Amino acid sequence: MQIFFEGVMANSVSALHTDVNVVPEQEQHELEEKASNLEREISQLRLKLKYLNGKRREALNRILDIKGSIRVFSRIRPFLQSEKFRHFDPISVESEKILVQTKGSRKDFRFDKVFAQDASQDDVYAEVVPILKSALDGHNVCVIAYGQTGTGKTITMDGMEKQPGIVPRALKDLLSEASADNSSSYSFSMSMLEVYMGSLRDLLEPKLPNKLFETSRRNLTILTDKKGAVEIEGLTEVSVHDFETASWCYNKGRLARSTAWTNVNEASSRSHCLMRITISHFNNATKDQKEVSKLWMVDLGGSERCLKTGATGHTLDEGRAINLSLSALSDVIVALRRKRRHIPYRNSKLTQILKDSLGVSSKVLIIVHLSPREEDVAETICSLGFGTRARAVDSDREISEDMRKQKEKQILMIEDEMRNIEGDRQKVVNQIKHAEFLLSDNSKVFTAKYGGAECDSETPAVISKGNIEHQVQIPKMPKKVLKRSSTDSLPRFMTSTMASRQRETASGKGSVRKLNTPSSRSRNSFPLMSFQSVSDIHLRIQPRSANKKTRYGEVNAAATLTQSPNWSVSDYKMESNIHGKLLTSPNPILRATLSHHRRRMSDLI
Ligand SMILES: Nc1ncnc2c1ncn2[C@@H]1O[C@H](COP(=O)(O)OP(=O)(O)OP(=O)(O)O)[C@@H](O)[C@H]1O
Repeated sequence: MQIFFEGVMANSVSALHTDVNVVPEQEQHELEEKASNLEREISQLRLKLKYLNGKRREALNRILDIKGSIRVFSRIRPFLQSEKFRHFDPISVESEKILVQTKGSRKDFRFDKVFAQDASQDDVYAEVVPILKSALDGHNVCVIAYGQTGTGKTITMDGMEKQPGIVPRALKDLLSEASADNSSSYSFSMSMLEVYMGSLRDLLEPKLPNKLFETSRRNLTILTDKKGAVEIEGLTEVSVHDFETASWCYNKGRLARSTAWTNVNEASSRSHCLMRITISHFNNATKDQKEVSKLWMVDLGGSERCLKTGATGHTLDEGRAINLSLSALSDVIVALRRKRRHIPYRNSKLTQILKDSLGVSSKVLIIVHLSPREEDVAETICSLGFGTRARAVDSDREISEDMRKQKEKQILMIEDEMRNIEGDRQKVVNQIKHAEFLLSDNSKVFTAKYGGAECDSETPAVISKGNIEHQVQIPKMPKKVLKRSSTDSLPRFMTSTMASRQRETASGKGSVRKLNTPSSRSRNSFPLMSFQSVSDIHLRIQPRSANKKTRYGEVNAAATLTQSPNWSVSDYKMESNIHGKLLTSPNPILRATLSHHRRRMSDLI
């Protein structure tokens, strides 16, 4: 009877333990399980995204291969208000052909695409997009605006306030495309320079102190490394994370460019203006080596013969310098087309700068700009000659009509395929965002209930808030907790079981018995039993540029990191700092418990 009673008592005590302790443990276990499932799902989705990125890249390359890696477009500017009363229109246009009529002669010129006078900025940009996207895929890319003064090169590249050109659109698209791609991390930097009379000027150079309207105008030097990569010594490079910063820098560079009045254009560009976007790409899924590519967008100086502009003295010299470098550019492109062994890059500063972006594995787009005026016909024919040389050297360019149609059909099919891939990519990107959101939520619940969370600096996520996208760090489940929840670990075995509690009771460990009372075993009320080392994690934010260990501030790891308007996550290195504090207590009973706890924890690691 006595024995039976003791048995019943023992059972009722253990039932008490089970009711109060097992339920939170089970809940904790479920949260851990959910976290590891979500992590698994995210990594599988990232792999899928990587596969789709590869397919997209491959399809894009196929299109570019069919179209050719050096493409030449032509754009004819509309008549200006002052030119409306014309008698004769010497140029007529088809989608890939320009016909020029002069007194007694007719000549046609073929291009990859021709934009007539009524073509909009949207029409032009739509054709440029595939080439720009290949810069995100790791190719060096050059988009070059060529043409006589006043034919609309600057309009095509810069655009007007309500009709932006290629450069602002490209900046916007690249930045938003990169932030939407969760499988990769991109960083962008921007430089601008002009080649003026054979010397190089930094257009983004900070103003000299006390001389707000002057820069040092120093000549920069071009360096080439053993692998053939080109760098310009001392050129200002600005990290850009958002479109506002990028367009501010771009406008600053444009204003610093050299212009002069000529007969043909009031604010004629007297130099070649080059803008470089350097793209660093790191694939989060594969952790492959970082890829760096360059996108050059070039607004060349006017190509006209010097007499035409009425230039004299210094302006005449400027025109001559522009023409010399343009003919060097033409020679390089012709040599590349003919696959010559020697490419004469060294003949001008312009071609030296663009050397690693005009090569075999690069993508080049030249847009030849033309005037519609009869009095400019001679210049128009010169420009068309440049475009034809750049394009027609590739002998298979002049293909039969049948072949051309076949190529067009192939391109349409690949474009269709790309649209499907893009749709699948978007779905996967959204699934990743959703899973990351759930993981972040799960982690917050865990932290609130059981304390302690750890931020993994390698898993940033982009979360949209309205139109603004923020990069946030997703707090990860504490490593030890995750280890317990993984399928091959022994989570239940590691927690104190009823048997072990009974053993402790039998061995008369009063301290443990005391701690095992329902109230004291609540993890929230007795945090020492939880993972105190993890709750101690702090993140230190450091500006990447300053290699010094400047401490900007500390945030609790459990808190979500949000972006300051002027700071960007990619600007800073995250450093987790786990303070391995050894907890102790003057109370001998508590000390014994702690040492027991530490032994168990060390088994878990
Ligand atoms: N597509 C267009 N739509 C409307 N206006 C245009 C267009 N293209 C050129 N223009 C007009 O032609 C003039 C010259 O254009 P722009 O300055 O772009 O020429 P440019 O080739 O860059 O000249 P430069 O070589 O001297 O810099 C401007 O007044 C511009 O408004």
